[in-house]
Amino acid sequence: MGTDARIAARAQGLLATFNTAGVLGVADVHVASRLAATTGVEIDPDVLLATALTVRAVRAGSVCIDLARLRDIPPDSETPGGRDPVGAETADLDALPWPDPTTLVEKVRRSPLNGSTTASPLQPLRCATTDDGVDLLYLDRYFRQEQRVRDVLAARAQVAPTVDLVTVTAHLDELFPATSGGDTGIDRQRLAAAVAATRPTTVLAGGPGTGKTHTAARIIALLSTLHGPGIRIGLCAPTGRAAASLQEAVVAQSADLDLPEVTAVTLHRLLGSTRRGSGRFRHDAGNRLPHDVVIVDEASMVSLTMMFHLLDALRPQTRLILIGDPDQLASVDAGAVLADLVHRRHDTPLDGPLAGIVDAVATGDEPDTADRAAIADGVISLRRRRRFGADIGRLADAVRDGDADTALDLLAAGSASVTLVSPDDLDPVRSDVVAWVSAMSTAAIDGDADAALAALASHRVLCAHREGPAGVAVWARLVTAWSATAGSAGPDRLWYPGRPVLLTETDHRAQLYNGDTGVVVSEADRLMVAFARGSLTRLVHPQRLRGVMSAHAMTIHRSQGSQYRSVSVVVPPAESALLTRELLYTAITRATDRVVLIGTPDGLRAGIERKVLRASGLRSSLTQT
Ligand SMILES: Nc1ncnc2c1ncn2[C@@H]1O[C@H](COP(=O)(O)OP(=O)(O)OP(=O)(O)O)[C@@H](O)[C@H]1O
Repeated sequence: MGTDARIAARAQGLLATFNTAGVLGVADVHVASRLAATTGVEIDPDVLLATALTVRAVRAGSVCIDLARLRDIPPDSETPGGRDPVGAETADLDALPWPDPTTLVEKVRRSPLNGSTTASPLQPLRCATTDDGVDLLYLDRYFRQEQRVRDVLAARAQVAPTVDLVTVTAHLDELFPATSGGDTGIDRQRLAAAVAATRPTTVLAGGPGTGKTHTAARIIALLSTLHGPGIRIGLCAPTGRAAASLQEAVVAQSADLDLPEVTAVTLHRLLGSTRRGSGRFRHDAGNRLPHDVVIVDEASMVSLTMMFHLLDALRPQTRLILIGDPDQLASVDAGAVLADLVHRRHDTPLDGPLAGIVDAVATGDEPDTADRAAIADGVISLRRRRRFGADIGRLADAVRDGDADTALDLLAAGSASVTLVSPDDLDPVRSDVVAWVSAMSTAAIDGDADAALAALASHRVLCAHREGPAGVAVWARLVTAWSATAGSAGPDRLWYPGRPVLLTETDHRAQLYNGDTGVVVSEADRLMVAFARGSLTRLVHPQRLRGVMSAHAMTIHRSQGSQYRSVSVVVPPAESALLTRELLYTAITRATDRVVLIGTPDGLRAGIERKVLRASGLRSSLTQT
């Protein structure tokens, strides 16, 4: 056997043991060893292991580690974010020599690596304790970023915009007429706009189809009216594709609402990224963004580092509005700031004009005390789903709440819109998928691009992994083989009418984005690729596309931000660390009409009960220790 690239050649002691067991990757071992070497003194092996686990945790999406929960850090061999398990080589984790948490906390605090008291580049770790007694260990860089995010948000909260209650209420009445909010309860969309008018920072949370974009457009209208002509609005999203759909959604509403002209860009562009990957931006604390309002859509995908850069570049008087679904899969990079802001402890009293607006719409039990406190902190959650059927909504809620019993009962109840299919009996999935491919194919051969795009949007096969038996590669082959047997145009050529494609690179100039999907159609005597752009159809020659793959199956990560009529979701094996509540919730909420989950009750239960670990200190206050 050759050298295994996953084994660090020079690792010794605990690092070697945890690396061989698949818990630590080579990079974790190297970074920890290098940091230890810079001190010039011997580092306790347990502290060295905790350092490597902190590096590992950051790569898995956490900002820090909880020293009492080292075992919950996903092993390197199963990294969330797309890499696939090497499975067999992951040893029995319980058999490993994990350090005792209490002694470890003491050792880490006293270690020469801990810079909590005298920070220096030679002390790259920071220990901190939350006010409820959880001991956290950070790499200095992430500690500083988190601290800055906390400080900027706290400072912003001190300076509320001045608004006149009567004026705001009059505009709210116009933008949110009495019938708009929902059949029951208070109009949370109206409250969201009231929060945006009266708080320096607003977090607008809600699942798919709860009206976040509808509300965002009205917030733009309200703030534009309050500010008057010349308002500078920065509209952005973490990815090019999300920015493009935000732009389309806002343009679609602009005629009704008389919105000012705005162009949505990526967050990187808004900040003025200097060179790709350099991590530097033209706008920062020394050269702040000029906007009066900055709106970030799909903010659940914004990492701690990007949120740090954004907050650093904001003028104190700029209103910030973060919009997203905190229950979906978070950013690939470390941090889940949106979820932290939604779920952190809220203890600000509700007062000023916002209290007046809330009181005016309050009913007997809404908003409750916790909700009022969240609203006072600028956090408002939309709850009424306007897009999908009741059973999909119930299943999504059960998964989000970690209630596996209810989810499994719903799936067993014979609903037409939510079903669990055994991997050993794929007939129902096969007929859905064949119908989907055949509809794309027929329309594409006829040269009917609109119909081909409608067919494309009618279904998706979603997987957690790219490789492996439950992965995209295997399922894409299965889908094409089923379709070929059923007589749909076969994939004997790369480009053929009816081929669904997924872009894997962004081309800003051509306005084509990583994650866009389209379908190949016949057009006169040539083939073109059709993409939906809002209500319009765009045709692009295949040669103009960079980075294309077939979309017969795609990852759940890539499907974020899109919705389809029905989805077939390949649930990964129970032991896959990618199988989490957030993954299942994201997959289920992609469908408006029907969800077919392919898996076993046990696998599903394992996923629903496993929450992504995204350790951070943002949800409470911290003391360095
Ligand atoms: N108050 C309302 N009255 C009437 N229609 C509404 C209202 N709010 C939202 N809608 C409609 O409900 C649908 C979903 O709204 P919207 O697209 O704003 O949701 P979203 O939360 O942004 O969804 P996603 O996260 O999927 O982008 C849209 O068709 C929108 O026009």
